Amino acid sequence: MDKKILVAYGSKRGSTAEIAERIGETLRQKGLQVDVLDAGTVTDLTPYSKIILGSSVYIGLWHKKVVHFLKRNIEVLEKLPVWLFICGPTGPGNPIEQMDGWFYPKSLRPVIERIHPRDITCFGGKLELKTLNPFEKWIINKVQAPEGDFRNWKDIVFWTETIHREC
Ligand SMILES: Cc1cc2nc3c(=O)[nH]c(=O)nc-3n(C[C@H](O)[C@H](O)[C@H](O)COP(=O)(O)O)c2cc1C
Repeated sequence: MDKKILVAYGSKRGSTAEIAERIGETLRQKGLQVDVLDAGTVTDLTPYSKIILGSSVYIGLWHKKVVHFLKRNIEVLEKLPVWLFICGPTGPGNPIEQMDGWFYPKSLRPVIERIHPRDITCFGGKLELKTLNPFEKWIINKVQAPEGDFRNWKDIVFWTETIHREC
């Protein structure tokens, strides 16, 4: 029997986790065995043959659970097919264009180059001012990021289907 696919995520307020769940559900509907887990809870990668890893972005940084996951598993990850996604920009339009080609902070470059992901993409994020602390509200006010849910589920399913075609 084929090994499972792992969809692991780092999410502060749940919107990246919901994307991970949707990716997992899409792959399960196609008959694949998938675990969707918080990156901080994954201790053993031996059950998995493919890894999809997603991070929220706050102030230009990836979620620390994802960064730790990448660093502690690098030797396994460089031998497996890995797909990466980030969830962040809010506002209308193409999130990849909004990020102007930015996918990860410079500090992660050596790790990501070693892992050599099959693909890395960016999905729009979700911002609810009432859930933010005063410092976060101040930042959001300063950068004038629009409030709302800018996750495009069609794009998320489409990206997942491109992964499925490689499975
Ligand atoms: C204080 C703050 C800083 C943020 N900084 C960024 C950023 O640098 N780049 C970005 O694309 N999105 C940024 N975002 C948007 C979040 O990435 C977005 O809300 C995302 O959906 C959060 O994911 P989560 O719900 O999984 O935590 C920021 C949001 C907040 C509240």
